[in-house]
Amino acid sequence: MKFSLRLHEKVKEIWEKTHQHPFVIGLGKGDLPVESFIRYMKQDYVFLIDYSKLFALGSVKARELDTMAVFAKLLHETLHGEMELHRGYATKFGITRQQLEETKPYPINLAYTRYMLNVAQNGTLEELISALLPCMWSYWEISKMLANKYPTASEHPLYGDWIKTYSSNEFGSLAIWLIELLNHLTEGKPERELAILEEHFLTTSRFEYMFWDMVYEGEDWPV
Ligand SMILES: Cc1ncc(CN)c(N)n1
Repeated sequence: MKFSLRLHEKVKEIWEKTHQHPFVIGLGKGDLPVESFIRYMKQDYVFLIDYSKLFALGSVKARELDTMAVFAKLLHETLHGEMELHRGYATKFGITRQQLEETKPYPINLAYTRYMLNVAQNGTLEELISALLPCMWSYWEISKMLANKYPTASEHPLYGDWIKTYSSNEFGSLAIWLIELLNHLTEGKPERELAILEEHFLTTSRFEYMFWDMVYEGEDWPV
């Protein structure tokens, strides 16, 4: 069995629960309160600043030039494509770029990025990919699910761009590239190494769910 199938099987229930999360459903139905979306967009912007560094570290750890180049592309796409989506939303809401960048991460946001950066800095390339893969893969699945379940969701004046960006073939092809790279790198690896990768994938899938909850509930620092 391909390793990515094993990973998907492991987190199936968490991802299904994520698909039912009221924030996610609100994006699809178009009735998510705007304040929740603004909170998400600001938290996600600072998340993406740290997240993009994972791709830079992927380039450093890559063993092939072609792999280095795709990590560089992922870094570029995150900084100039995905984050531009957020900057566009911020402009609509009258939030300046400086205000966006100065957003203080909520505890779960901070814990999530610190976990991934720690793995990326101290672990192998396979560990780095396993830790960041739920971000790309789950967003692609969520947005495709929403586009199928709510056929007019992509046309929503506010949330349509979010759904179109993450369900696009361009975004999907980068997720597939990462999945295939991990499948290739894990061929023939011993079980004790695969178990570590599976644990990273499980942990960041849990963080993904908690991130939706965090922005829905507004879980800021308690003191
Ligand atoms: C929290 C989170 N996870 C994943 C993604 C998709 N790159 C994102 N923008 N934000």
